Amino acid sequence: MVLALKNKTNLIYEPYLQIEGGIPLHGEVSLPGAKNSALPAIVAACLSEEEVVLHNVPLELNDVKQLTKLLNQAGATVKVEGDKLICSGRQWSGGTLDGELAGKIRHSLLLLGLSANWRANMFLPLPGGCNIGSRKHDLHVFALQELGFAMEESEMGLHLKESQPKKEVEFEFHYPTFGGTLNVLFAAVRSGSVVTLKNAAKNPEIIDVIQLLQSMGADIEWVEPKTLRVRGVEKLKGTDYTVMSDRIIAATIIAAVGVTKGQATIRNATTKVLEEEVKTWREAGLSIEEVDNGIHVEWRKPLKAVDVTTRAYPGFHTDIQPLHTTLMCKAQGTSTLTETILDGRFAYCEELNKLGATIEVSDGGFQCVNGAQGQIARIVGTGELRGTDVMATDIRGGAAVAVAALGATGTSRITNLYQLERGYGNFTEIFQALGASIVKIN
Ligand SMILES: CC(=O)N[C@H]1[C@@H](OP(=O)(O)OP(=O)(O)OC[C@H]2O[C@@H](n3ccc(=O)[nH]c3=O)[C@H](O)[C@@H]2O)O[C@H](CO)[C@@H](O)[C@@H]1O
Ligand SMILES: C=C(OP(=O)(O)O)C(=O)O
Repeated sequence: MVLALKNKTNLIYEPYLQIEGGIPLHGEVSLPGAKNSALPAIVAACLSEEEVVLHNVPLELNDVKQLTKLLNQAGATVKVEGDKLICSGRQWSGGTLDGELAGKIRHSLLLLGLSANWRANMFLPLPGGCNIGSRKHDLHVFALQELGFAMEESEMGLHLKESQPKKEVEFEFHYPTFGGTLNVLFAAVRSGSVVTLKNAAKNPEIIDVIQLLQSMGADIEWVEPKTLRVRGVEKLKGTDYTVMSDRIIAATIIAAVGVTKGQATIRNATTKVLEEEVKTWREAGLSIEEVDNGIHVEWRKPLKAVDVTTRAYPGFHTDIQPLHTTLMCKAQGTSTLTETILDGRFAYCEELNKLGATIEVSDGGFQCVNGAQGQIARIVGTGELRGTDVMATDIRGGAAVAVAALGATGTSRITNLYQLERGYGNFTEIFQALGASIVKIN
């Protein structure tokens, strides 16, 4: 992690965001494509020998750039043409992947499913992603082994060995892992086997990737509400597909409107993929309505404190909890936030406290889904936030402090921007369009 380097006159020697807070947001913006759909969609597109053209990929994101490099190094062809991404896996060779690149993104894990599909040996150095707790991969290994692929694990990484998939297999995840579900889809979709996966993840981003795979000719169906059946086909064909828009950015804008007492219309957005979050924030007092191809959000009255517990979809999204914390800093009353998915997800609270928030994080006396000790944040809604220097601890933690800075009095400077920019390619532009005083200083 790059630490902010400051001299005695408070100069910062790395890019940072400068925000003058306290301006009510006002206006209309359009959502970009979703990072967490685009990353798996790019890998899915490399399951075909033919060209798959992806539209609405947030090409400016650090994670998209890293994944593209990683895929190209291992023989796939992923190239930017204008605002499109053209992908093909025809020359996929697997082999030993670049540790530095793989170690920067969580979804390098999905290359296991891709390589299994092409029956290519592959060594994946340990994957990275946000530092938000113990991010295990045992379910990925379990699933690939269930499918009949030989896997070896070491401290250095994961080795997928050449093997033949089983003809018919049925198994269940004890937790509906997002990445694990995608790896099953990728490994099974062209394998000639019939795979039944119980307790699969059903996030909108997974549904989006399934739609892409189906448009490539894959045979995938939900046989029960949480059970997927994949019948491996011989070949996947090329297609054109538009990636869904980013519901986490929609949530970021809603939270920012809430803390600045503003109003905004977010186009290319729908509350249907944010039902639990919208229900919670309406209860807190925000007005959130569906409008033509979008959402209109408006602050109308002081917010009240609402408790949240994160859960797998359709529960309250762990990626959105940092934004809820920021909103609750401005609410009347005390609320608790219980994080059950990722044990290390509260690092940003220390940064919010520097901005004047009163948040106490403590052990919750329960286990997160990964077996680690879970934590609870207790947020005292003081309504007061004051600008200062803070850093982006991770993607959503970074968004939470930036949103808090928009609702604070005075100037804030946010460093460690690389993290924020892994998930938000045009953070500055979105909030400038809504009237915020925000600039990136290089
Ligand atoms: C790029 C992307 O889309 N990332 C998202 C994805 O990450 P990711 O795919 O890593 O999320 P998972 O659903 O797999 O992980 C959630 C929890 O399950 C645990 N687990 C996971 C796999 C495994 O084999 N064993 C295990 O115990 C993890 O340690 C974590 O505690 O979903 C997370 C949970 O919604 C989001 O926070 C991330 O933004
Ligand atoms: C945690 C996130 O991403 P990743 O899994 O890529 O680290 C995120 O998008 O908030």
